[in-house]
Amino acid sequence: MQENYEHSFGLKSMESRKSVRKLSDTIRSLLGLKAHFTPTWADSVCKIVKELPYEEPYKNGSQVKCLSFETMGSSENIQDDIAALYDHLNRLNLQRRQALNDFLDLKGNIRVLCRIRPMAPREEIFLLQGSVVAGDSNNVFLKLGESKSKRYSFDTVFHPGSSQGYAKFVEKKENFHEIDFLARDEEVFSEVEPVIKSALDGYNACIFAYGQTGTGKTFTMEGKDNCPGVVPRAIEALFKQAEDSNHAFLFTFSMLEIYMGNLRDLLVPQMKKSMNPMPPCLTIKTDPKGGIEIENLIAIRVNDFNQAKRLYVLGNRLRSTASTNSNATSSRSHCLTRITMTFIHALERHRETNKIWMIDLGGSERVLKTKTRGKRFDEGKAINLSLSALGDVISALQRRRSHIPYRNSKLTQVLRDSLGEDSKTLMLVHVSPKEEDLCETVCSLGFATRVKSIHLGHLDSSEVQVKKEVAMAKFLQKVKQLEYEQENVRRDIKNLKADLEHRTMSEPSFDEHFQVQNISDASQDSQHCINSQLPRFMMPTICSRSKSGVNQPNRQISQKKDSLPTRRRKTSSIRAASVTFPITGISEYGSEFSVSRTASECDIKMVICPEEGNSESNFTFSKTHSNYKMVKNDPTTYTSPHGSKRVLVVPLLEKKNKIFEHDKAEKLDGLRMSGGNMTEPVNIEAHLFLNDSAVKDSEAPTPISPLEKCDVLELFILQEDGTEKNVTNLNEGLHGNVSKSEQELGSQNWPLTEAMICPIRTELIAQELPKETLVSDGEMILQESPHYLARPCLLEMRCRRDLSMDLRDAESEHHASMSYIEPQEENTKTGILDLLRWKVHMVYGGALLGLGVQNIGLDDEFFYGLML
Ligand SMILES: Nc1ncnc2c1ncn2[C@@H]1O[C@H](COP(=O)(O)OP(=O)(O)OP(=O)(O)O)[C@@H](O)[C@H]1O
Repeated sequence: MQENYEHSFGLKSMESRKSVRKLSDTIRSLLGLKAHFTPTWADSVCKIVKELPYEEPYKNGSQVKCLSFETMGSSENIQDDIAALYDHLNRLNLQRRQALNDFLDLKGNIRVLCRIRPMAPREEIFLLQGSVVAGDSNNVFLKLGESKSKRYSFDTVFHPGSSQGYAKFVEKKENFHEIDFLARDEEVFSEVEPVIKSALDGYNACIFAYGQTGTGKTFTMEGKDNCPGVVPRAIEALFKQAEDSNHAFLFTFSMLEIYMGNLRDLLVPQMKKSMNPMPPCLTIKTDPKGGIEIENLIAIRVNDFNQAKRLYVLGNRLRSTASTNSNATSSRSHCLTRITMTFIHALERHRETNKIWMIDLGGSERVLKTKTRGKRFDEGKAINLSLSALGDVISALQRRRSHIPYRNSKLTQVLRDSLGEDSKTLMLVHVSPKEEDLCETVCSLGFATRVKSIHLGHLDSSEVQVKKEVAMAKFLQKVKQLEYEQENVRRDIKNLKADLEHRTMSEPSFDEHFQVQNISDASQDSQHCINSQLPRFMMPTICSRSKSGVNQPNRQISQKKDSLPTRRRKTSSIRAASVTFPITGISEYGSEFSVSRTASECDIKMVICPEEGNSESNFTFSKTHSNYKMVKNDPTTYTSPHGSKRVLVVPLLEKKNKIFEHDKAEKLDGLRMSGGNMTEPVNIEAHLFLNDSAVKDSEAPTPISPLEKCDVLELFILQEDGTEKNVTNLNEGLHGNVSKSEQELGSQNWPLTEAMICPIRTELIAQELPKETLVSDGEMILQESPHYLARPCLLEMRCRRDLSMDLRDAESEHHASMSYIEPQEENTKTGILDLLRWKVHMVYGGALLGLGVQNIGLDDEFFYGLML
């Protein structure tokens, strides 16, 4: 039939043939629904449509507006419009991704940028000598002698005045040596941004800060309050762009350092005494697909930028730093921050799950020159070795060697799947402007040149270079144009949704329809895509789709949805960051309830889902992964087959940052008065909010994960001296022992309906005191407390089951199964037969016995009684 259509239309071009094929398909599908759509009718409609002038559907927002508002159709029409817009948005996104990728391919998947540090005030003496490093936008010139200089070329060179933050660097103008201090805002980040976009498109990415000690690597990556560095800005951009996309997404945050060749999780509290439960060893594992997983590395789900930032601050505090000749707070390790992102059903992405690493490398230094000894010497040696291994790997990748020496260092092993052809790499090389650092600067620039491999004769001729630049500009322009169009489409979707909501206040929201549709199989998607290309009058309505079964949500999903418990209150107010603390093996706590196999990083990824309430990013699915089962749409609900779970909690100070232990106020105040930094951590009573509906805090981190079927919940804090403290009964808001009612047991939900506040004793990590402190009513209120963080601690949740409850459970289950006759029919039949057989045996046996004993003179009545 399809061939006939094609034949009758006499189509020549492939494109028109394709569209008419879809058209005829659709008409045939309509024919299936409505008998009066005869082939002649279909034929004539096809002809009319063919002759219509071609208009790209929904090219811009104004057209969409005409479509939706002029016609003022029913809710169904609006829903169709929205669906079509989503399709269009996805197509635009695909085109944008392609253009961005082309742009980055031309720029190079491994890009090397150079940043020249400005002179610091204490280096004023060098101002007289002047800087030995100068540069233009792509070249760095090193002054090697009176009339001798050397040129190094890079993708981009940042001058000492280049800015990285929102605030203009000009404010600090007088503090630094000024070469070109007209700061162009966000200069550094604008170069990083394409990599962030690629990461959102599903590519693995690495951003490195490399350079001699004290050249500003940490400044670039971490930044300062008024000029945040690459890491916070990248995370912010990731969240912003992910929210703008029309997909459900999930981000997890991890941080580790490589210190003297060992991996250390920066989100795990440091245990001082050896008898304590040591954090598990981080081991690098390769999965069959070549992906790298770091076993036991904590990955904390982050819902927004503030949560991630808080963890980043925390991780940075636990980093190994020390004072060296070159830098008072020199980083003695490589610090790696990882954001893993998963987008659900984002077909246009390269991968469903990918990661971006942001790495503040340890400072390279010539250990002989710096005359370091002992530990500092070993640290420097370890850093240099791994940096050299990194250089080898990148250089081999650039040269497309068959063997890439990843195994030569822990750093390259960790980054194995994020360095390579299919990933994006950005190396920011930092140099000092001082003459006394000239040797290190030469080394750093040599390293950068090596990884850039420009000395291999790969430098393009100027003609090629110009062509490249033109093409790059074209691609970038295209990316911007497509982003602009996407923005318009998003706005239109928003308007239409608002309109729809207005019309159908009582009906289920479009999001629900759309998301269920989103999760359903790909064939439905393609059908959807075909539909969106049709003229509106030919698009099947929601009604006709449901009749034809096209819109039927995945059966399994709908079943799951039906069986889900009723929606509980929002969890956004929960105020304790938590993550499963991954420990393998059996707990040393020997308790019958303390089985310690907990979720691996991978499990955590699977059990986490987006913030409730964000309708755009909500999704519905149920997946069993490893030992954990996520139960729909509720990030707080996942169950463990074990009775106990350890979590790493980052307790928060109370609202408004009150410190509750009054006697500590004096101590803190004393320190403030003395103007000194707090070197010793102060013990405080911080409150751990496990579940708090009362407190509304948008920055609330992840809640403590609940346990399945918990009758009695006990909470233990694992203390530094190896002992454990039962904090269950300390809970102010915890009523009794969290006994669950029978009814609640079935719901697989967190039993608590009340706020649960668990005061725990923990350390307040602080490096300097806040500027403003107030003492009011004996309580100390910290006006500004960015420098204060409660030390994370290990919390063990032990879940006890009440045996009587179990029995009742079993009984009710038995009753339920008995009353549910249909599937049990076979069993019931067998049961009746067994009973009959048993009765016949009894009667028969009794009769035989009666006959036998009658001989010894007992009468019939005796045997009758015996039988009964
Ligand atoms: N571009 C810059 N603008 C202003 N200050 C800077 C800049 N770069 C570095 N600094 C200052 O120089 C000092 C040293 O910088 P930083 O600690 O970032 O160096 P580093 O390379 O990370 O050192 P290490 O390898 O020892 O950790 C800091 O006080 C920092 O504020």
